[in-house]
Order: sequence, then C-alpha cells, then structure tokens
Amino acid sequence: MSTPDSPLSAGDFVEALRGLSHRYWGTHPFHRRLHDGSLSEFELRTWAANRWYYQSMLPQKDAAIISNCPVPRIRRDWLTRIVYHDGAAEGEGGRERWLRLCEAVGLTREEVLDERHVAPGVRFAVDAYVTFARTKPWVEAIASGLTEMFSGHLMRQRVADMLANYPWIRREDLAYFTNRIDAVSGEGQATADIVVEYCRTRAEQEKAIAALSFKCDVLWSMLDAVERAARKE
Ligand SMILES: O=C(O)c1cc(C(=O)O)c2c(n1)C(=O)C(=O)c1cc(C(=O)O)[nH]c1-2
Repeated sequence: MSTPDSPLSAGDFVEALRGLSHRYWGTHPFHRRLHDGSLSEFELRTWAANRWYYQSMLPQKDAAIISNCPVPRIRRDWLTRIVYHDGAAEGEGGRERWLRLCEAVGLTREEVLDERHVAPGVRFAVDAYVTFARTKPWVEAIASGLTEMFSGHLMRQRVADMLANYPWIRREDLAYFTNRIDAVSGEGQATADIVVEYCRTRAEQEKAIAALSFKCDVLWSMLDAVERAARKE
C-alpha cells in the first residue's frame, strides 16, 4: 500500500520534478519582454552584463559538486561541464561565447569582466546557488540543475525571437545559445537519470524536488533584480 512515506515511482518522481515548470523563469515578465522585442538597448545590455555573473560562476558551482561527489562516473561527467564553459583553451567555450554576445549588444569586455553592472540581487542569488552546491549533498546540488530540463525549448524560442525582433542582432552573435541548445537537451536527461538513481527514499526525493524549487527561485530572483536595475536609465 502506498503511504506518504513510500517512495514515488520513477515516473511519478520525474512528473513531480517536471511539475515545477510553471515556476521556471521562462514566464518571467522580463523574459517575455526579451522575447517579444520590447527591451531597449539599455535593458538588453543590463540583462547580458548581469547574466554574465551567472555564466561565470557555473564552473565554480560544478567544481563544488565534483568536490562533494564520491562517484567517479559522475565526477567525470561534471568535469565536461566545466570544460564546456571555461573552454579547452583560452578564448574558447561558453564563457567566451557569452562575452561575444555582450559585445554584440554594445558592452565592452572590460565593463563586463569588472562586474560594474552586476546588480546586488543578481550577485546574491547566484552566490546562493554556488553556496547551495558547496554545502548540500551532491545529489541535491545536481537536482537543482534540473532547470535545464525546461531550458532547451526556451533557448530555441529565444534564438528565433531575438533574430526576428532585434534586427541588429546576427545569428553568430547568439552562438552561446545555438551551441548550448544541443548540450542542454542531453544534459537535462542525464541529470534526471542520476537523480532518479540516487534518490530512492521518499525523503531523498522530496529534497530533490525542494532543490529544484530553490533553483527556480534563484533564476526568478535574478530576473527580478535585472528588471529593477534596467529601469534606472
Ligand atoms: O538560457 C537559459 O534560459 C538557461 C537556463 C539555464 C537554467 O535553466 O538553469 C541554464 C542555461 N541557460 C545555460 O546556458 C547553462 O549553461 C546552464 C547551466 C545550468 C546549471 O544549473 O548548471 N543552468 C543553465
């Protein structure tokens, strides 16, 4: 008989995780405006310079997961994420592609790298994500990254909408997203498989759901802070 303490089946567990999709930042008003073309150039620059902080901290978040994880197969997997963002050499990788997008919207590398535009709320939210990965059990940290299950569709839409609605943005400026779309679909599934494999008890499953919920709050708070910072001009 199923009780409140009995583990969810793998299917129900994944459904419960997917059920958080309405909390994902895809529906945030600022993202809606990014997609429908109504952002000013200043708002676009504010978005790109702030999201830089998220992009730049992802390798440290993934390194924290590796440092807490005793499973070689998973550490190996997470290493590829670090190399994906940092690149195999200087001037390559997701980090570099994000900087190119920043330049395309009119920012200099210098003003992105020195973080002068990063809003306090964005820094606070991103730092909370990194601290989560450093201090929580590795499987919860991995579960918090499951927002990637929701991001493939959003990124595909973003490329189409930005090309249609900001005529001065070229396809090559969006290489960060076009490159990321393929990576993300595979990674989202692989992450879900790991979370299902390692969260066996109901308590572990609930922690994973809470971790994904926390991450939705991180992303949502980032956009709240970006929206406010972009009002200043
Ligand atoms: O453009 C997006 O909407 C979006 C969302 C997310 C996400 O949902 O966390 C990530 C990314 N992009 C992304 O590019 C990326 O590298 C990434 C890594 C992670 C993570 O939590 O480890 N999320 C995301």
